[in-house]
Order: sequence, then structure tokens, then C-alpha cells
Amino acid sequence: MGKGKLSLWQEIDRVLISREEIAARLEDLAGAIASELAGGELLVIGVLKGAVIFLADLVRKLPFPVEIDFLAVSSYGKSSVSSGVVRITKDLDYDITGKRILLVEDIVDTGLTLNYLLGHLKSRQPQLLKVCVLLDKPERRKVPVQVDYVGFTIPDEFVVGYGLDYAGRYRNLPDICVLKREVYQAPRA
Ligand SMILES: O=P(O)(O)OC[C@H]1O[C@H](OP(=O)(O)OP(=O)(O)O)[C@H](O)[C@@H]1O
Ligand code: HPA
Ligand SMILES: [Mg+2]
Repeated sequence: MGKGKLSLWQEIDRVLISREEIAARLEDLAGAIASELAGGELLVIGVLKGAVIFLADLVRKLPFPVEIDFLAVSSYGKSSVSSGVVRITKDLDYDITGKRILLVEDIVDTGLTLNYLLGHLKSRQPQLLKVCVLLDKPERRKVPVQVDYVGFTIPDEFVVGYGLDYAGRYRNLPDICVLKREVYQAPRA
């Protein structure tokens, strides 16, 4: 890290959602998903990279077999603000036409990413398409989006950990933490 920048863990303000709270909520989410989606094949699609840790924990709590695939998109890059341009950097391996799909995301913020992805997936005509997000930040929404299962609704703060990054960092934090505003907001001139 460059001179003058805060060193790694000093960029974190506080824990917003602890690993214990995440684990408890995942039990509820898995229960709701199981009661609605058991009894047929299910393909769980994770959105790289942020959803990896959430998906890995969630699927292990589902009491029936699922298949897994991944899509990669990028809109935030090294910033805390969405570029507004969503780009698919890795498409699915599976053909999803006629399949039952659960799309898993770490966070819905402006909604631009999810809105784009839902359009992309629906154009391939799956039989069923449900959406599960760990975090919902409704104050920042720019486009309305379909979300069927939500882990936590959070305030308008930039969060990292449990898969979520800031400029590629902090995905491996076990708790969901708030990043200090001074880290991502330029000081006023
Ligand atoms: O609702 P939005 O404002 O579109 O923001 C949500 C999206 O932004 C993040 O992805 P990012 O582009 O940072 O890629 P990453 O998952 O690799 O971190 C996050 O993982 C969501 O996919
Ligand atoms: O708060 C956030 N943290 C990390 N990535 C994000 N992408 C959208 N919002 C966020
Ligand atoms: Mg990111």
C-alpha cells in the first residue's frame, strides 16, 4: 500500500453485521428457499466475485442437491461508485433455457447490475428465475428490481467483507464492515 494511505485494517470503521448474525440469517434464508424451491432441479447462479462466499455458505445449508454456475460482471471496478455500465466478463457455462434458476448476489445497491443481469437471464427463457441477495441498500436504488429473498437491509454506507470489496480489498473479512468515509470520499477542496 502506498505511502500516506491508511494501512489495511485501519480503513475499517466498524462491524455492521457479525459473522454470527450472518450465519443465523443464512439458516432463515435457506429455510425459505428450501420450502419454496425444493422438489425440482435447481441451478444456483452466483455473480462473481462478490457473491462467492455467500453462495458457498448458502448452498451448504440447502437440504437438496443443486447445481452451481457463475457469471462475472463488473461495474464498480476500483471505485465506490458504480460506473453505470455493466459488463459481463464471464458468461454462464450452462444453457439455462427451461431451467429453474436461483440468482445469488452479495448486494443490490443502485440496482443497475441486477437489472441488467435479470434482463440477460430472462432473454434465455428459464422456467423460473428467483433472486436472493445478502444485502439490500434501498436508499441508493436507481432502478426498481425484483428481489425474492433478502438477508439484511442496510443503510447507505459502503460495506466490505464476506465477499464484498473496496478496490479488490477486504473480501476475506469474515464480518460485514463499514469502510471509513475518508477512504472513499475525496476531501473537499
Ligand atoms: O446495485 P449496484 O449499484 O449495481 O451494485 C451491486 C453490484 O456491485 C458489486 O459488484 P462489482 O461490480 O463491484 O464486482 P465484484 O462483485 O467483483 O466486486 C456487487 O457485487 C454487485 O454485483
Ligand atoms: O457497499 C458496497 N460495498 C461493496 N461493493 C458494493 N457494490 C455496491 N455497493 C457496494
Ligand atoms: Mg466490487
